[in-house]
Amino acid sequence: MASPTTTAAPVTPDLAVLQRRATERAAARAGGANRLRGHIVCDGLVRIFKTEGVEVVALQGLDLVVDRGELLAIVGASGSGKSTVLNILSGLDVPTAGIARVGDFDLLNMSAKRRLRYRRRMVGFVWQQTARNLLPYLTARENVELPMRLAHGLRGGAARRRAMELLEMVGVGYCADRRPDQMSGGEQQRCALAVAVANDPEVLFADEPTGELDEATGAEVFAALRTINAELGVTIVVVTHDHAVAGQVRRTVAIRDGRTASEVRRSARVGADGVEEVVSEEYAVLDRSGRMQLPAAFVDALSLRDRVKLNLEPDHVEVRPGDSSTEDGSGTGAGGNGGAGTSGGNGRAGGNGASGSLPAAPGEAS
Ligand SMILES: Nc1ncnc2c1ncn2[C@@H]1O[C@H](COP(=O)(O)OP(=O)(O)OP(=O)(O)O)[C@@H](O)[C@H]1O
Repeated sequence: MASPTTTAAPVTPDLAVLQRRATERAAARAGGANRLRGHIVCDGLVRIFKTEGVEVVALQGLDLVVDRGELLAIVGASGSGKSTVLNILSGLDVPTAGIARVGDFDLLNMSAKRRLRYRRRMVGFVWQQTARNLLPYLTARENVELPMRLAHGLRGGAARRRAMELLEMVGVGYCADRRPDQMSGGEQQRCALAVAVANDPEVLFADEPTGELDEATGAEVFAALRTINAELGVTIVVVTHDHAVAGQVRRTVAIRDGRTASEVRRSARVGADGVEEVVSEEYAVLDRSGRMQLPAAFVDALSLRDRVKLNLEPDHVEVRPGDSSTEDGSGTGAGGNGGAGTSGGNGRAGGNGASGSLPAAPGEAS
């Protein structure tokens, strides 16, 4: 994480090709490549739930930027705040404080009418529970046609043709005349994706869309998500607690305790032998105030506790276990920097004992 760990994986260059196509389509939809940046922006997002006098801080200053045409996965342990983010972004819930913006919609300050418009026209949504996504008494094609009828009054041949196109795009054209109980879980979820994009939304949110599926079927649903992303240029955010999805998308953001903690980016590059390979790089995410979370594995490995010593090196920052006794006076207490005590700008730490070493981030963090 801190050293962007670079691992060469077997070639899956289609990820790069699909992302390129998604970016082109998204730029065409938005009216130019200069309009890609920051389709979804969360800045210092806070959500506090109050139940029976008890406050739960589900999000504590979450920062996230997703560009138009991106396919992003949000991962995190149970209770880390993933669904809370998605509910806010999809207009189902309202944050307590901070900034949450999707396109031109400010999600903190929307009239009920504008919120309804946002939810009908701007976003599509897929839930984990297959039964929640489709009406059981309609066929797959009728399910896809329904949102078009409700929003645009589109019916007859035009609605049918568009529904068939979408079902075929996600690989379940053969299920057009089947009701949900005549389809497998994976087929239902792919049909649900077609329903979710029926009204041509700019963004698609999916909350654990593969949570009830086995690995192979889950991979088919992810392939359908990638196809929708590439063919329609829809910006997609998928929430999951399955870290294995990192291999299925180009960017994965990890949330811990209601904050973005780290992210993994995958990109294709041509190696010295001329063969294209996919490279994964993992970064810690720095917020606007300079705060970051150390990965739990680093904290455990060095038994870091209470306060740590930081040294600024020419091209990286060094993190060392701090003395609990503070006999040298360098531990300056918690303050606003996540409990880190700093020890000057150029004091080189002696010896080569165990220390966490944080290379300068290449400025790609969200
Ligand atoms: N409506 C609510 N009322 C009170 N607390 C809530 C509510 N919704 C979420 N929380 C709390 O907020 C925190 C984050 O919940 P959230 O559902 O966003 O986590 P998650 O990462 O999606 O978890 P999971 O993977 O289990 O769905 C948890 O502590 C949860 O108990």
